[in-house]
Amino acid sequence: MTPRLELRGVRKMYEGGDGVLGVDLTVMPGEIHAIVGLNGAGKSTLMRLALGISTADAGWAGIDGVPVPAARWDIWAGVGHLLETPLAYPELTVRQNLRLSARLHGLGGPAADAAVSAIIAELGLEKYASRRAGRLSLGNRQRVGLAAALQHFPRLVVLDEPSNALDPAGVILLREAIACRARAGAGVLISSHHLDEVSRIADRITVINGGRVVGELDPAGTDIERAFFAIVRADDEPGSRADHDALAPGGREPGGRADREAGR
Ligand SMILES: Nc1ncnc2c1ncn2[C@@H]1O[C@H](COP(=O)(O)OP(=O)(O)OP(=O)(O)O)[C@@H](O)[C@H]1O
Repeated sequence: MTPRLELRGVRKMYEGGDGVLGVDLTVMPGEIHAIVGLNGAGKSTLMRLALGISTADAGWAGIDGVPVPAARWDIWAGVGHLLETPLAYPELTVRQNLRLSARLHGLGGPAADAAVSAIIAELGLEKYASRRAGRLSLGNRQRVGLAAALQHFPRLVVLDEPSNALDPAGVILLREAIACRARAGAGVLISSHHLDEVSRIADRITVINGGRVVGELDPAGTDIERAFFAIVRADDEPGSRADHDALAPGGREPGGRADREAGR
């Protein structure tokens, strides 16, 4: 089966030595694959590389088997993403913004209208449908960004910390909406700092540290937080692979961060 998303040896080094240092990762059809890591671990960079927003220094990235740099409109129409701040035209209403996004993802007029109405109901945006996007609260702006990413039932969904600013009701609606897209065959790549939340939804959880894949967490595991810090701490320890790389010119500062984050 062709992965919805495949990254092979993907590398992006910023000035100063941070970035993504050779990552392999796949997201299969129907799979929800979460990436977790400390601040600055490289999650957003990885997502930008997957979406062709940033160009890799080395490695290969493909969507449905098509190399990202060669992907054309039909591939991008089947992708839904939300990275960082949700984009919306402030002077347009929620419904108008969503309709525009649906059209840009290839839905014809009637199909776009139907998709917009459906996602407004699905993400609890009925009350705000006629409100200008610029007047929304932070959480509702996030809901609109998620609606734009999910309404066209993409084949690949990429969401960077999607539960940011959402209230508990929004988190539940989001979880159900993501699961629904996966059941429909989408591959979902999601990043989050909320380990409990991730363990509820993900089929696979990959731990990123210092720009590398350093381990996996069992979504059904009992103490996922402890397991997470154990993996990151082991990677940060002197003598670990990360430490060797840090000694190279331009390498990153060695370890100790997991302990600080864990308050140990
Ligand atoms: N444009 C850039 N130029 C230089 N360094 C950058 C740039 N973008 C990111 N970095 C650095 O690359 C590393 C990875 O950043 P990235 O945003 O991918 O991390 P992240 O895991 O998404 O973090 P967070 O959880 O805080 O969102 C960080 O050390 C960051 O400071």
